[in-house]
Amino acid sequence: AFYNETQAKLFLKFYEQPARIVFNEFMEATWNYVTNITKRNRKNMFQKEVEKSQFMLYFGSRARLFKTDHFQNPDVKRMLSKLQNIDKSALPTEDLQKYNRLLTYMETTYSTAEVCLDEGPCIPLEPDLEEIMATSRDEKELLWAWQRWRDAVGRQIRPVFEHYVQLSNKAAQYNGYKDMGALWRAKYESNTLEEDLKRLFDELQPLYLNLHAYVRRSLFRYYGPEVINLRGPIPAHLLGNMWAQSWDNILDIALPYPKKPPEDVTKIMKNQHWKPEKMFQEANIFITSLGLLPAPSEFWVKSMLEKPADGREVECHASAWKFYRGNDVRIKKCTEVTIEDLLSIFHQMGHIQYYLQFQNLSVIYQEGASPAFEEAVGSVITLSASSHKHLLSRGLLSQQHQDSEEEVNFLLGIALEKIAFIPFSYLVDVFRWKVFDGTITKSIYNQEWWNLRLKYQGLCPPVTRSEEDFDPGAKFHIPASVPYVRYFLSLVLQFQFHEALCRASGHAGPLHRCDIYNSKVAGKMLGDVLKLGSSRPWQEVLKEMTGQSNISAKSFLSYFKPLLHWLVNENVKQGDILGWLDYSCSFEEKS
Ligand SMILES: O=C(CCC(O)(O)[C@H](Cc1ccccc1)NC(=O)c1ccccc1)N[C@@H](Cc1ccccc1)C(=O)O
Ligand SMILES: [Zn+2]
Repeated sequence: AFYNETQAKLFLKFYEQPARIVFNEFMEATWNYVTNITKRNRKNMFQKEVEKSQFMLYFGSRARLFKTDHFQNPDVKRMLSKLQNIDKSALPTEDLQKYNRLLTYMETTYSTAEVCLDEGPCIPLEPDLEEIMATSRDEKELLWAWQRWRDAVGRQIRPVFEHYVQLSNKAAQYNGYKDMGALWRAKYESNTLEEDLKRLFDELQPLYLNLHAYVRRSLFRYYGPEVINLRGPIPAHLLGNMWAQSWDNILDIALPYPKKPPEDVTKIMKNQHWKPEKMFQEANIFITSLGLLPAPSEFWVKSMLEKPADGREVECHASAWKFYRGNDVRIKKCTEVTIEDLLSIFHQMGHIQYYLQFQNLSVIYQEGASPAFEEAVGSVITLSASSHKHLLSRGLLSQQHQDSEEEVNFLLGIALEKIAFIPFSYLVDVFRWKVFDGTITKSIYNQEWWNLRLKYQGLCPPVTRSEEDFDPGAKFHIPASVPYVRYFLSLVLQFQFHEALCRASGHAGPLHRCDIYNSKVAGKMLGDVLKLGSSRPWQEVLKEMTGQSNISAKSFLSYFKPLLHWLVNENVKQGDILGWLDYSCSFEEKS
């Protein structure tokens, strides 16, 4: 075993350059595959994956040999401990190759799945099925898209998923964790993670229950008593989204003051002939107005900003990429000209900004302070970008003044995106942690998924589900093995950041009217956080930015305070109960 600190420093120094080369080649091979799904590109990706894993295993296993107890330099200790976690690379080559085949099969099945009309074309999730879920108001059509997507994806993934769980846990155990859920949770460097999550969820519950009751009433008015039970859960296909994770697309049905409908920003964008590139430039303009770094020229050349028109099969789910080589950063997104996609682009550009800000750190620190910080950066900018004040200043709205009723309409729109997302973003990994720790066995995957969907979201499946189905597999992050609790924590964190940045920018008044656009002070505050990468525990980074080291729902609650009063009032007026006493969609009687 190696003991002294000097050798450890040399070891870490020696790691840097080869790591950049190995990771660059791996990322290039993976990028080539997801932007052009072919057998050859898959084979090349597998090859580069094996090389990367051998490299990680070599350094990860040697990093374990150092006894760091008496080391002076905290950085050396932190870097060595991070180097030891090598995830799936710890698997024996045979298992690793099987695992990579499973992962690629699941992710590619999701990305290439289509739903075929009885006679005629087959349609993909993006943009077609998502467009139907967002805009159709025909309950039968919504049911068709909802069910056929799950038939096409969930059912195919189920048999493979069971093997994925076993190999994931084996990899986790090789890294010293009891199961993959424990390995994922360890990324948050907190031994109170699960109780913190529960506490945050409980603090946000009143907001969700009131929104749920109000939306249920709105859907009852629109679709009638045949479809909606005012004392029961809401059928999952009516919320304007394939997974009912955000409900912003049914604002028209749930609008508090229908006589004062908000302007349709998507329509305005189309009338102004917006193109995907202009949408990315718009996000870049916002980010540079804060004094942060612009997207480099390589970004504009190498990104995939639209679904290719040449018939290539691609993975459409948006993502941001770094290539460990200077300014080579890219986004892959099948962009449609809609306000929803414009805001999603701000989210992706937040990932890019993190890359640009921490690129001079050691490779070991080139990640977010926590996975939730990664996700919160882009989303906090989105909070300003979606404000009435900002959209007005950018010519995406023309109505100058917003009266109090229009303001309630606006807040409800943000609530349909953010508050609806609370239980969904919480339950996805509650489900997966239970699958990994064996609480949820493979014979009850689907019924346990729907138990959680009922318990936390107050939703029910619009048609009978069985254990032939695998509905969680119909959501990208499950076949792609991407953890999800990061989005729940990001939901809370982005409002905490927003409040701190708004205060720094000199904003006075309600939080939902704040737009940090052009504030160099806010930009510096954010940039200083991003420059740290994962070199410091996220609790310390949060304290430097907001003055407190614990994640708190206070900002989230204060942003929506005006709306909560309105919702409570409205639900009392309608005599609506909060929650769902019944437990099914009661479709049995119907069918
Ligand atoms: O999945 C995404 C956006 C994609 C992403 O940017 O989070 C992407 C997911 C991903 C894709 C492939 C491999 C790994 C992760 N994450 C990144 O591109 C990323 C993540 C960490 C660091 C740098 C980039 N959003 C989630 C949740 C969400 C977030 C924000 C608004 C609405 C909804 C969803 O759509 O359900
Ligand atoms: Zn993200």
